[in-house]
Amino acid sequence: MPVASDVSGLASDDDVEGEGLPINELFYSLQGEGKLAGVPSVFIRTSGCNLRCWFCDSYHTSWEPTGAWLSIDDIVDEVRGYENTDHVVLTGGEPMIHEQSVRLLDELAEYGYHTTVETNGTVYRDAAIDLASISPKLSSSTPIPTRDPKGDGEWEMRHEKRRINLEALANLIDEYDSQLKFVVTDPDDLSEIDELFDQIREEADTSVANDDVLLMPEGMTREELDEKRNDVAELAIERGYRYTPRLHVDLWNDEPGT
Ligand SMILES: C[S@@+](CC[C@H](N)C(=O)[O-])C[C@H]1O[C@@H](n2cnc3c(N)ncnc32)[C@H](O)[C@@H]1O
Ligand SMILES: Nc1nc2[nH]cc(C(=O)O)c2c(=O)[nH]1
Ligand code: SF4
Ligand SMILES: [Mg+2]
Repeated sequence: MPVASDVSGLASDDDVEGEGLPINELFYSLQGEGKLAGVPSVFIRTSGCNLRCWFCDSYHTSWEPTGAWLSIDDIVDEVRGYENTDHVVLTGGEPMIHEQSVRLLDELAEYGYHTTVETNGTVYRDAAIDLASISPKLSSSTPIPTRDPKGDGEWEMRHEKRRINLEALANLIDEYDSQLKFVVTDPDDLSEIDELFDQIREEADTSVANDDVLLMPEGMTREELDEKRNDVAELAIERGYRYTPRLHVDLWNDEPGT
């Protein structure tokens, strides 16, 4: 269900509460990333984000948010229409900026779905989450003027100030099964990942193992991934971290709804 109308209010960065949730797209595919890669799943993509990664592969949920407001009941009905899976992935944009995501997750849990939430880890909410798939954003994600897909670095400071919330990260890890999935743009990112991992381990009560840390190559297209995936795989081997492909990009490149 691709939808593409303006979502009024979402061009601002903070949560906007309406009836239900602003949905950018809802589709059925294979989970492409992380520990559940390969699992047939229904994807619900909310619109709106509190960050602006320069490389965001979901531009129409962050830099120019579009979508349609759907009621929670309508979203659940659409999900139930895909009969071959009991896995749902709630993503965005940033799904955790929306209070109504909690209601949606509760409803999905009532129907027995396994829920993965793809989140940047800046907002904690108490919800029916089976796997918190946390992708903390490194300094290399910041939209500096020379790497701004829309303006001239207007988001640089706000993004920089918000991108790490150690308390929210620790809460997510303590309350849910989780994985930490880092987008690697350059080998220089690794020292920052190591450092952040140490800080997270200090802040969280739950122990986090090296193989809960996943390195994912940055790339929206197959060609971009071709340039990076082997280097990132080598870095994972070197550190004892896990590597995750972007299976959907390998399979379908940058086709929408995959
Ligand atoms: C679009 S985000 C939505 C969820 C949440 N806002 C987040 O960033 O985790 C979904 C996933 O795609 C990753 N991602 C976005 N753009 C990417 C790119 N160009 N290359 C690799 N991963 C990317 C994010 O890090 C995140 O793991
Ligand atoms: N197939 C597929 N798997 C994914 N895993 C996480 C995704 C996301 O955008 O959050 C994603 C996505 O967009 N497509
Ligand atoms: S946090 Fe996620 S949705 Fe937001 S800009 Fe970054 S990659 Fe895109
Ligand atoms: Mg994606």
